[in-house]
Amino acid sequence: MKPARRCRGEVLAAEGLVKRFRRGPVIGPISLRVPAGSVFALVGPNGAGKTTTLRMILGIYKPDEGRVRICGVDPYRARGAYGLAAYVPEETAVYPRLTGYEHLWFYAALYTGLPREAEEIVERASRLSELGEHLNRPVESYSKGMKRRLVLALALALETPLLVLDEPTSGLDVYAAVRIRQLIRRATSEGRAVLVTSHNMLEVERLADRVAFMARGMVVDEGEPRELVERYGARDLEEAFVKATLGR
Ligand SMILES: Nc1ncnc2c1ncn2[C@@H]1O[C@H](COP(=O)(O)OP(=O)(O)OP(=O)(O)O)[C@@H](O)[C@H]1O
Repeated sequence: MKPARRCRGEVLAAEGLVKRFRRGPVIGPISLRVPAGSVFALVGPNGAGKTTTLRMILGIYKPDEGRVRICGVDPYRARGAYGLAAYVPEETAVYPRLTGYEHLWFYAALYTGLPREAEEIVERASRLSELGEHLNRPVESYSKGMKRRLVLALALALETPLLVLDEPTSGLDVYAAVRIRQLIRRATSEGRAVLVTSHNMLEVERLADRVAFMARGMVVDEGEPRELVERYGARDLEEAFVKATLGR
């Protein structure tokens, strides 16, 4: 396994990213910077371009314009953000018949190719997941929140400098969402940078150090949550978002 890189200061720098879909909209230009130890949230309605932005950042899509650097590395040229970023997509992809442990082993072994390092990852992920005895049960018996915890714990256990989380708490109950947010905070307290998308403004207001409002493929405004609320003379971030994106 390549050792997970550590980088201080700016973990993610994206400048002027543009994606032009042949039969679809233009997304961008999008610029954002995420320092170590902080959470950056992309918020916007369905179809605003959040997932496309994440994919350009992760090197899954080649941007038509602009550049991405994760710890100084271009993830597209490096053929993916391997060792630099862990990505948890919105849909939790788990094999239902595998137990939680087997799931962790499967991915850890794929990631490292080395049994000893895989073992360390599985151990860390098991601890972080707090799933205890449930790890011996098939994943199909888990609740949505437990599945999300399993996948997020695995992403954290890889110890990459950047975590990219697409709507990590969507569809979860209050308790499950609180546990997920605790895991995210843990990652930042260890110096990781987190890029997250969310539709939950209250969550973003509490969790994010910086927020970008996205609409129609563009970043309409960006700042600290409190700064944005003040800028739009709003009561909260939700109202600021509506004012910024709809002008009312
Ligand atoms: N492969 C593709 N080809 C053509 N158009 C695409 C493609 N992928 C996404 N789009 C379009 O780009 C726009 C942005 O999509 P994207 O999935 O990035 O939005 P999103 O903000 O993540 O939405 P959601 O909140 O629903 O997940 C949408 O209009 C979508 O239809």
